[in-house]
Amino acid sequence: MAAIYQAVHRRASSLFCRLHSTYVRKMRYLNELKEDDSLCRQAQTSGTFYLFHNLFPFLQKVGNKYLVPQLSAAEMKTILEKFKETEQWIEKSVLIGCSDEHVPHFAVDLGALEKSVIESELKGAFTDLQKALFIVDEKDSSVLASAQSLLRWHDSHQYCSKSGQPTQKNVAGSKRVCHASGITYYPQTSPVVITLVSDGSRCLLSRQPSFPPGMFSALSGFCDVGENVEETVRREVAEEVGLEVESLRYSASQHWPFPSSCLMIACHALVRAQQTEISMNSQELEAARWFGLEEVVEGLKREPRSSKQDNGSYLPWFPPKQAIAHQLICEWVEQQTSPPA
Ligand SMILES: NC(=O)c1ccc[n+]([C@@H]2O[C@H](COP(=O)([O-])OP(=O)(O)OC[C@H]3O[C@@H](n4cnc5c(N)ncnc54)[C@H](O)[C@@H]3O)[C@@H](O)[C@H]2O)c1
Ligand SMILES: [Mg+2]
Repeated sequence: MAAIYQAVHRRASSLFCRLHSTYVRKMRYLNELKEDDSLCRQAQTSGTFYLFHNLFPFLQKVGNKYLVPQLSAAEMKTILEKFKETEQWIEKSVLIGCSDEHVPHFAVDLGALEKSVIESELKGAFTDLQKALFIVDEKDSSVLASAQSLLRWHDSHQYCSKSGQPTQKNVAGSKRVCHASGITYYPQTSPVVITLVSDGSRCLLSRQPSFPPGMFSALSGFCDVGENVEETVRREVAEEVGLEVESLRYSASQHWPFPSSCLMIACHALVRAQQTEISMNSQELEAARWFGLEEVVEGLKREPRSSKQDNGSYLPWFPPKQAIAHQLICEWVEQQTSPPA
């Protein structure tokens, strides 16, 4: 028995080491590419490329699946020769990751070129990210989200905010430098808290005017400069629904590309069961109310399409599984339905 246990343990440890060293080697390689322009320029010749057009990712529909094709450098050259632009595009590409075998992945925005020519040549379509994220595989959606955020950042940081002079990107696109002021700019992401407030037996969900009809979500808000996560949660809950948070618990985080790169920090918060009267801030929210367990469970099952009623009103439904709000709501349901430890 002991021998079997030891053999299983040895096998598990060696697997762990192998996995770990693959991951570590991959991260070290990506870091080298970010730091070493000539190594990264060389890597572009053997890398693969994700295409964007004015920040819309390129998708191909195969059967009923939406795929995100990666083009080789040679395929890119063939396409771009049609526009006599073979050199310029590679300068604009940004590094977004690599395979376990160290094949680097880049993203490039071909917004200056005629969209329809590329689409008919490659048999696909540049698709709004707001739609693309929800129809591709989970792994692809996180690649598209971070690639778009990085491309967007480069597009909007072409000039130094101190000298007004053009900034130059490094080959990987992990920074931009202004040679006049000496300032180095790094890609930005904004921290945002998303909080599912509960009074112990109900949870609080709200609607912003921009949400699709019928969708309710957890409260969210950007962190102010100088705040920690706890302070942002307390302030946002007070500002948006007039309640005081008594305790809170971190759940998970997620990169979110809308409106531009955000780091969503998801928390559960409790308010006192005796102080649950909502005072909604109608400048930010259109609706905010308490939901019981049964209504939340029903809402999770509901499709946006089936939420419209005959009288024109909508039954509540919640964000899809790709959004961290969905995870918070599922965790709350689980907590309500599992017996206390
Ligand atoms: N992934 C998810 O599950 C999920 C769920 C809800 C919200 N979100 C995201 O969280 C973001 C923020 O939520 P919110 O709209 O409730 O925030 P919010 O309550 O802070 O209100 C938005 C307002 O904050 C101001 N603001 C302050 N800092 C800002 C910054 N860095 N960028 C843009 N505006 C800033 C602007 O005036 C803006 O109109 C939304 O854009 C949304 O995309 C994601
Ligand atoms: Mg908000």
